[in-house]
Amino acid sequence: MTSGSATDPAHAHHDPAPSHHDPAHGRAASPAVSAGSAGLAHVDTAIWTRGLTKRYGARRAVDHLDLQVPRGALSGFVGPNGAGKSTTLRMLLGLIRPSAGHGHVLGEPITEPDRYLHRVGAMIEGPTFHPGLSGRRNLDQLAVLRGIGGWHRARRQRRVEEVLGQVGLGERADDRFSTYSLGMKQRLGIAAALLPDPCLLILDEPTNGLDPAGIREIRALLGQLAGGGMTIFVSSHLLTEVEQICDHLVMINGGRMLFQGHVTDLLAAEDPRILMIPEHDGDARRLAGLLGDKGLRVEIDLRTGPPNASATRGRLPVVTAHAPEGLAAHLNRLAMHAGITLRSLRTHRPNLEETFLRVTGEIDGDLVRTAQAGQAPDGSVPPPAGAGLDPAHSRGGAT
Ligand SMILES: Nc1ncnc2c1ncn2[C@@H]1O[C@H](COP(=O)(O)OP(=O)(O)OP(=O)(O)O)[C@@H](O)[C@H]1O
Repeated sequence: MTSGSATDPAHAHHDPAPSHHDPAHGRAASPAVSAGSAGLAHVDTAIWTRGLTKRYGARRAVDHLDLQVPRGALSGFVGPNGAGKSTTLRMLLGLIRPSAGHGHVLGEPITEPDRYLHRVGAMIEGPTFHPGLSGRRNLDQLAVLRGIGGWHRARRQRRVEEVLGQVGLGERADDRFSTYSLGMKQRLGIAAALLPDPCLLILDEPTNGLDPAGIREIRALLGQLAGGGMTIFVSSHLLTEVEQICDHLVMINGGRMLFQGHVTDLLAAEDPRILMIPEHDGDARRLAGLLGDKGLRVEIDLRTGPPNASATRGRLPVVTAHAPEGLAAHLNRLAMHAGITLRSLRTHRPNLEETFLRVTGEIDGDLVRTAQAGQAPDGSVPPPAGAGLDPAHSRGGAT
């Protein structure tokens, strides 16, 4: 996949690096990107890069990345371990120099980070604070170091109180940092990043190592900050989190762009499916043939059944038709007319995690193969057999 912005004519002449469509550049681009923010110029974006590349020896940690994160977005930056997320964030923050390519942050070139860093808050590694000092004292010292409030002590202290309130640490602000939970430590790290009242917040895996309650806290905090108009670019490997809080997504693998755009665009492009389990195992092939004859792409997989399943060795053949939800009743009718009774029929649209796995090529596109009976690929429990059927036709269909 590639970004729609790769063809931005306004900036094409600046690009010193080959596009990642360039056949000479190696691997073919992954299939189909929908980029909801395609064609944004760097003035409309908080983060904009062209051909951004970082090489370590022969290895390309980041490989011709064309980023465009719209202003005001809560954007999730996702990719497997080693995908190049941290390296990208470090280049955006002027911590390391790109090997090739160029970019802008808040409209300023990344070659001159001094021009934008005072408007950027960042938490790149786990926050480091003095363990023996309180949260408030730690923040105050950081504020002094960063010149927050200038020479005005009261102004600086006011800002410290504001950020403590924003991250919900006001009541524990006088406790020593060493007594904080991991979630509180992360929130203090975000408070530190907020000190300069940034318009762009860059966070590298802020939920790393947190328990579900801590993750929820960070999620709520980011939602609240984004609601205030700040652009947030947050890397994460927790896709369910990203799906829940981010409106925009940048997906990379092997340093290369797989997708960027709106989460809803990515999910809408996913192939909806109808999953059917015939009452008699022997009917699975016949059902698949029947649906295949109607022009549908169909697969049969074996799914481990519940302990009391009557199916052979506890394995149930699942017939998956790549078809929209609206066809469910029709497929049920087709099965019924062929004398095939369905023990279950349900629709499924891949979630972000499945989409991510498919796009990154870690599986071949059908997570249903690995799902356990009683649990959908997204972890949800499927509806009881027969649920979702057209009542008018349910008698002879699924039971
Ligand atoms: N200083 C370095 N020297 C050599 N290789 C590096 C250096 N920094 C990163 N890399 C390599 O670059 C690639 C991308 O690493 P990076 O840390 O950016 O990935 P990531 O997506 O942030 O992964 P993770 O989620 O595991 O932190 C990896 O193969 C990594 O080993």
